[in-house]
Amino acid sequence: MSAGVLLHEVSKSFGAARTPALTGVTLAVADGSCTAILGPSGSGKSTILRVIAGLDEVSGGTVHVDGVDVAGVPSEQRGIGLVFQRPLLFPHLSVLDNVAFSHRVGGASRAGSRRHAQHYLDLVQLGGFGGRPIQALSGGQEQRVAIARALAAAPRVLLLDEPFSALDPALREDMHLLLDDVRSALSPTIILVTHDREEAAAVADRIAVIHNGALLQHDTVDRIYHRPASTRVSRLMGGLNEIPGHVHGAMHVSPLGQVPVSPGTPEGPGILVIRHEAIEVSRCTDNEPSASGVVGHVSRVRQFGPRRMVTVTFGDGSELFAALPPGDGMYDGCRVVLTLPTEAVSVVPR
Ligand SMILES: Nc1ncnc2c1ncn2[C@@H]1O[C@H](COP(=O)(O)OP(=O)(O)OP(=O)(O)O)[C@@H](O)[C@H]1O
Repeated sequence: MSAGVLLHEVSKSFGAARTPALTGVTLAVADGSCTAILGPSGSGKSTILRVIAGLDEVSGGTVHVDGVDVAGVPSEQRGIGLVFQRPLLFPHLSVLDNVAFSHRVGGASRAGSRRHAQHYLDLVQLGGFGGRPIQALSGGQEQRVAIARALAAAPRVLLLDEPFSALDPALREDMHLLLDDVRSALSPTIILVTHDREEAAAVADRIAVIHNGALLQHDTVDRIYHRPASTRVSRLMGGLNEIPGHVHGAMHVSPLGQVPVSPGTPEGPGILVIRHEAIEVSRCTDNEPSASGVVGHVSRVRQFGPRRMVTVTFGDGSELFAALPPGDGMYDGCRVVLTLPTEAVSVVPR
């Protein structure tokens, strides 16, 4: 049985530290959902997990699990499972007995707790590994065992603190699929700390962006990418395009021209942010201004992993970055028209 988690105005200061680790964090994670906490190093991500788990007490505010204020409730009675970057398995126990541990400590017989553990080992696709010593596992297998061990304790909330960051990219993808399987089978509430926005988008329903101990935005993956609340969120999500201007009548007006924005966008000064992946780039075949987009010159083409990115420069010197369609290599110096889909364009305060 899973449970929702609610942090209300949570702050946390450590000893004499000048700046608090958390300030006024209000975050609601619905029962059975998965939120990824994303932010730069030192922004307070792990501290959020630690106050939920009861490993650190809050300095102010409240934490509710399943509607109950958990102030003063010892960590082991909060119904929370924790998995860290390092699996921290018991080296003297077999794989099966690591997973059986919580049940055994809870009073189950050795045979009963091992039967129970086998179910979770099967779930993480290590059904045949129960008899192995921990030392005979790869890093990815150890992390699977750590997840099985946490799940075997039937937590209402599963907290994952950068659990996959030490794994190579292929193994990480396997672990993302595993989390999907775990969610389908058990529907636990999951809060995952990561500094990898692609991982956050791959596994979570919602992303909570944190910076300097403050929660900047908690929203669906799509909205965090396409409707960031500020330039800071946009940049943390890898956004590259920011054009200052002002909004008038559902149009953002800037040296780029008039760009349609969502109806209801507040009027006045605002910065247009546009996801570079969503911009359509096409060659401009005549010298006329385009009715459907903005026209500029490609000033740079760069390879960015599997895709190429162009820098497009406009008459006033402003620039936009856009991903090129695959295949066509002849863009250097070209005059191009950029189509900016309304779904990928938003305006944030200046
Ligand atoms: N036990 C502690 N004592 C003193 N300061 C602490 C303690 N734990 C965390 N901090 C401080 O609180 C701030 C937030 O730390 P936290 O570990 O939550 O950040 P993080 O976002 O998880 O970072 P990272 O991505 O590097 O793991 C940091 O400035 C850190 O130095």
